Amino acid sequence: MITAIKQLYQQGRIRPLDYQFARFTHELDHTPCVVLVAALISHELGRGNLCLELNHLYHDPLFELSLAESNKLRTLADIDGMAEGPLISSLLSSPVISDGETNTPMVLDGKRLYLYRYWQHECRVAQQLLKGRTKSEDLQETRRILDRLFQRNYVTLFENRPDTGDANVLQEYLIKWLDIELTKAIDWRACIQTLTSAGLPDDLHSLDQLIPPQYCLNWQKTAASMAATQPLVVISGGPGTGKTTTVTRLLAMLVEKGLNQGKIPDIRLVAPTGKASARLTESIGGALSDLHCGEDVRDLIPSQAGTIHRLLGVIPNRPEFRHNASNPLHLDILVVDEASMVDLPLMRHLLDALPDHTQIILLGDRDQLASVDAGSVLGDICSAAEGGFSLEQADTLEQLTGFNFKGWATSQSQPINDRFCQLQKSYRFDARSGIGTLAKAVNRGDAKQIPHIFQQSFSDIALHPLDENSYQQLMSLCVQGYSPYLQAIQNQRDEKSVLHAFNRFRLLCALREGRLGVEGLNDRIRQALARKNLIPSEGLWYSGRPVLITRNAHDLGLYNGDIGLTLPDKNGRLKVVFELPDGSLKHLLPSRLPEHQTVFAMTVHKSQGSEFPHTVMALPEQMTPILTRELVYTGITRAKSRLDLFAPPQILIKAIRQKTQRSSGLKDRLINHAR
Ligand SMILES: Nc1ncnc2c1ncn2[C@@H]1O[C@H](COP(=O)(O)OP(=O)(O)OP(=O)(O)O)[C@@H](O)[C@H]1O
Repeated sequence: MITAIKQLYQQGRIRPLDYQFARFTHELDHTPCVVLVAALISHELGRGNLCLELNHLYHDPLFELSLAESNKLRTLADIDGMAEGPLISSLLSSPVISDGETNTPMVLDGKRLYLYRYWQHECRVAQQLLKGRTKSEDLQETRRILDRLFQRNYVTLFENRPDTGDANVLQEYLIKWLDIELTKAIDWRACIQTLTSAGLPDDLHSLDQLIPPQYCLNWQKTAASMAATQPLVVISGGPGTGKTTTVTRLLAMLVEKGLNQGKIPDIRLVAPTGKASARLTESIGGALSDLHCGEDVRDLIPSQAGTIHRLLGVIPNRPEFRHNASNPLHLDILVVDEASMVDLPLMRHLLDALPDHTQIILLGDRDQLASVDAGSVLGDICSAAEGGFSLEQADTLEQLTGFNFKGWATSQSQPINDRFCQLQKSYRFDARSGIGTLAKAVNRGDAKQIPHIFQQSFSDIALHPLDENSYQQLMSLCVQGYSPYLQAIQNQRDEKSVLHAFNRFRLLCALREGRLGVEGLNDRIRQALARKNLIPSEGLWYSGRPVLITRNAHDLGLYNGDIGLTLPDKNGRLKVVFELPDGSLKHLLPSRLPEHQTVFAMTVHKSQGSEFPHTVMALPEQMTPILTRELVYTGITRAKSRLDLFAPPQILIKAIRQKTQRSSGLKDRLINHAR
């Protein structure tokens, strides 16, 4: 078996690491099936899977080989006709595999095989997510605070009234903005009359009686209500569904309750990357100014977010952090934004470093690409938790919001269900937005709808089938999109304005290599910009060169994914300028930069946590395993106002049909409260 694995390595079909682990295993146990599973577990980890499902051994292609090649390996490993029971016994009799009770390189937990370390991470994360009990609180006091924080905004409702006499449009408008759920119970004639005849926002207050709170289901308020009693709240929602708005109000509620009890909570906001934390800082700033609370409460909500690595304290060249279970952080409430980007090991380190009493709020979009490294923690939590609230939680939520949640409750509910809330409604994209419509269809996997959506008259999206003509068009769009920041440099505008102008446009692609990958596109865009005399055609470093950091450099405060621009200082010397999460600028000589690359084009993976007013996405001409529904959805939702998609329609459709499934036992552990 080890010879066959070695051959795969020599043919470049598995990673050196996979072969090394199989060889290490082989030194301790020659049993062919044990050596095979060692190589397979390592290989699966490389593909983002946390474990190897035993049935994969029987049915699927192994190492993505052909079925014939896979069957040959099965024969070599003697697992061909072997029933599952004997296979499990045979694996467990190996000195390198245990059920987790002893420390062995691999663990067989039920029908899942893990590397010991990842099995431990998974068990620990599940334990930490389930720990802590529901707090009993003064629900009346909390309700009063929540009602104030989530009060109706009649000024906005008044100012944005549709200019129409169409009763259906007006009714839809009220339903959306007042979160009306029980539509049949409402006197619509009276409501519409009130809406259309109002001369001032204050005239709309009669809607308080016509549409009482028990008819309205505001999921944002529901999410905040959960935090009143739960030690952990997970809030998932697509772009613009109000995660930041909700978490800001939720924090205001917790701070106000704390102050009423004479406690000042210590709150921290973090995100996995510098870019994502900068964006959180920016949007929290906006949401803070809109809060209905006292100044004392507002002042205690942090307006700055940082990175998880910084919070935990990186120790140079070591995988562990300064803060851990034996040296925990001092904080009462932790908000983690863009939680979909957090991989399992990092989530474990983070949860381990929190004291028992810390309340955790995880925010993210479960439909986005999973973390680059192994696991899909947020996705697993969300799918474990989506079955409906417990009856007790439904009762608590009714007391806190006024809405009857019986229809959302079940007696089969698990504890994790009471800690999860999905926000559905986007407040950013309106009904006329192509971006929102497209993102929803992609998410549903509704590939057939996609061509129709592009044929409708949405002004914010366009699909360009890929041919030589459209490739030229792609280049022209890039020249158009990047000209403003290059002109801003020529006009000697200040550095922040130049950086902001650069961030208004971005080209995203799926792959690194090839004509439609980062490398090919970066070269072509540079040539196209040089032809317009916007940048020089020669030389590695030039004014305007955008660079993407590709490796964390904690000593410099720069992280994988950070983007800087090369700009001349007042002596004409080129420096790369980065805007840090706190808004300050960092200047570095090109020679001091950690690993980096040019970034006119970047991968969708690297764009996670960022948004651009105008996003262009180019998909390759051939199908590859990297092209998935999550990748297309993540790319689309980076666009704030305009999306140009360059893709062969059949590739787009195939990609949307390819949904990522990462093997993991976290969901089952959360449901079954295992280990
Ligand atoms: N309930 C609401 N009513 C009206 N407007 C809202 C509501 N919730 C959010 N918004 C507005 O929608 C926009 C997006 O909200 P927010 O930034 O909180 O969403 P988000 O989910 O955090 O978005 P992203 O994931 O893209 O950062 C903001 O302009 C915000 O003011």
